[in-house]
Amino acid sequence: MENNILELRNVTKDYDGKVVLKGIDLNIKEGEFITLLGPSGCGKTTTLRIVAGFEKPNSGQIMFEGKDLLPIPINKRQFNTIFQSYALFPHLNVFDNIAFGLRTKKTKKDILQREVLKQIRQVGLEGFEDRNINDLSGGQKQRVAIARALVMKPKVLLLDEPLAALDVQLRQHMREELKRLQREIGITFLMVSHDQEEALSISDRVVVMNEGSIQQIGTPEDIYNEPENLWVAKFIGQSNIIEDGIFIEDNKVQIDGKTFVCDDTNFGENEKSIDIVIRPEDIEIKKTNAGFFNGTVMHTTFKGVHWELLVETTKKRIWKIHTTQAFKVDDKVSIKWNDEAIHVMWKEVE
Ligand SMILES: Nc1ncnc2c1ncn2[C@@H]1O[C@H](COP(=O)(O)OP(=O)(O)OP(=O)(O)O)[C@@H](O)[C@H]1O
Repeated sequence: MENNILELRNVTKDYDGKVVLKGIDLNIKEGEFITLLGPSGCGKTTTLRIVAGFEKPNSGQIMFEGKDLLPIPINKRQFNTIFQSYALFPHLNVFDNIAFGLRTKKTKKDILQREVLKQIRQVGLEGFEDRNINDLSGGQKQRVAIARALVMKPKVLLLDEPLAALDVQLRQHMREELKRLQREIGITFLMVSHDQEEALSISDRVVVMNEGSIQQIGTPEDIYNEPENLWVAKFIGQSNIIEDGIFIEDNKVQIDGKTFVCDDTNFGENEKSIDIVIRPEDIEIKKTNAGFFNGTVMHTTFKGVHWELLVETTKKRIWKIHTTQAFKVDDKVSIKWNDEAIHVMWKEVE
């Protein structure tokens, strides 16, 4: 995964004067599974469609294997796209759907037969060759769509919310399948998703987008553990955001009059223009007086694997905490965290 297969440089797009991409810079490595993640309307599908060739950017450059991609027509780009709706041909059976692209390329019959059957095996659809598309489950249709794209041996597979039409359980299963397939065949996957759990569990790197701009690019762990700004911290997972903390000096912050050690540096001295983020699962609950702040449990919600508590401490600060221990409303507790649980970031300028 060394070479960049795709490079987007300052790509912009507007529709009728409305700016939807504000200058996207993104390098995608060969063999990487990368996901564009963001809320509805942030421009992720537009980015994918520009790479695919369905849309033209207003300005910017895209390089594919070091060469200018934009003059190359869609059918000459070595990409295939899987759409949310799969866009399968309802009048063709499974085999003929998968064979369609090879037939249009006038592939020899024996090669076509071999390649289609290989893909059918790869996605686990043996025995379904003659099945009508309308007689398949959602997950099976999804597999046909993947096989139909992979049989063309694309260098990059573009996936637009490929799992969104599936129910929750099947989606989780297909997520693992997709990841396995990508590892096995080793081609570059560029996916669009608005589902953070999906993006974080499947991708090598995640590109977090908001309002036409990239907010952060990183591994799922980076994005989750080291959000670069408050927007990312709020969008990914859940957070306690301390807006009135002070960055005293390198590795020292103050919250509600107490000083805490942290990993962060380079935010100046006695700086108040910062926010401190602490994730709910990074807070431990201790007996009264055994933690940093004493408090009272105000609210509990059972979330299946953990409990979510709201604990009020001194100065009426409310903390959201995830714990596997059960507590009752009005329980007296104390809260604590490790140094690395503290994440400092600059306040966003309006
Ligand atoms: N063909 C078009 N004409 C005009 N506006 C468009 C067109 N396509 C997209 N847009 C607008 O561009 C913005 C970005 O759309 P885009 O589909 O890229 O967002 P998205 O992040 O993929 O959202 P979603 O998850 O809802 O698909 C939206 O405000 C959308 O309304």
